Amino acid sequence: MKLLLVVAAALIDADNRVLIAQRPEGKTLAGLWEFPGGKIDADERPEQALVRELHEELGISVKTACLAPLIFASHAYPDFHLLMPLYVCRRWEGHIAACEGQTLKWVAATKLRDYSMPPADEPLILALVELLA
Ligand SMILES: Nc1nc2c([nH]c(=O)n2[C@H]2C[C@H](O)[C@@H](COP(=O)(O)OP(=O)(O)OP(=O)(O)O)O2)c(=O)[nH]1
Ligand SMILES: [Mg+2]
Repeated sequence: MKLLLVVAAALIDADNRVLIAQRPEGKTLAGLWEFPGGKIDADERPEQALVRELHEELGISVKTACLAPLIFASHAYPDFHLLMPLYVCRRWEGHIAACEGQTLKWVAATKLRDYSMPPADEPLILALVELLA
């Protein structure tokens, strides 16, 4: 069993909405909506990896001190096991842009269920609904 370590962020705006991104064609789970983030490189700390991913995918600068752990996903996919901490982030620098051609959407936590997300994300949605209720 291959363990895949991924980090993800729930960016929250002033209206308590959460940012989700639609995975582009050609990637695994294409078309599904996800929390921005990605795989942790071998030499990286998780928070460092997330800062890098948020810069690559959204063009924003985030300080590790502004990443608060909320919950993690532990999910068995057919070919790997995903372990994915989800951090909450309310503070960043720069303007959010779709740097990788992905579609971005700000959504109220209670509306996240209207968007198809990977099965690993199900428990994360619940945690966000409770956090932002
Ligand atoms: N970013 C993210 N990945 C998720 C979520 N839910 C979920 O099952 N995943 C899975 C899908 C992928 O198998 C893996 C993330 O890998 P990825 O391909 O997006 O990683 P990456 O951003 O580093 O992209 P790449 O450079 O490898 O193309 O985690 C989620 O909410 N956000
Ligand atoms: Mg990614």
